[in-house]
Amino acid sequence: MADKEHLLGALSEVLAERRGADPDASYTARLLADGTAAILAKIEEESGEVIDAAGADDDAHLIHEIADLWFHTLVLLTHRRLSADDVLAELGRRFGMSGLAEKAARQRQG
Ligand SMILES: N=c1c2ncn([C@@H]3O[C@H](COP(=O)(O)OP(=O)(O)OP(=O)(O)O)[C@@H](O)[C@H]3O)c2ncn1[C@@H]1O[C@H](COP(=O)(O)O)[C@@H](O)[C@H]1O
Repeated sequence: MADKEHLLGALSEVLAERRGADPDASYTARLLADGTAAILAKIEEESGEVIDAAGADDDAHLIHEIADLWFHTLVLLTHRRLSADDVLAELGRRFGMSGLAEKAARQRQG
């Protein structure tokens, strides 16, 4: 197993390798082959499961559902030939900037 620090990058690489792989041998390959609508349907389904899990007091269940949601958003990035690195770069850019300050800066830019 990749260490936590490198896990999203390692997983992104695995998912990229699944492009064009046998859909009968890989869940990711099947979802990528099914296309954007199928991936978005899973993201919608998993988002609903996160919301439902947040209403209960079971932390392990909530973590499980958020992992499913993260995974399916990584599949979407892969489908668009993007990767976790692109999102990490954006979060890195925001790191240390107050959300309120960021919003005010955007509003100043019009
Ligand atoms: N992290 C994940 C991961 N998280 C969730 N899932 C799959 O996402 C699906 C979640 O859907 P559901 O919860 O709705 O479960 P389901 O009943 O199977 O759903 P349906 O799709 O049948 O509706 C399940 O089939 C899970 O197995 C994942 N499948 C793969 N990975 C990673 O991706 C790698 C490549 O996987 P393959 O492409 O399958 O080789 C794996 O080694 C893992 O590291």
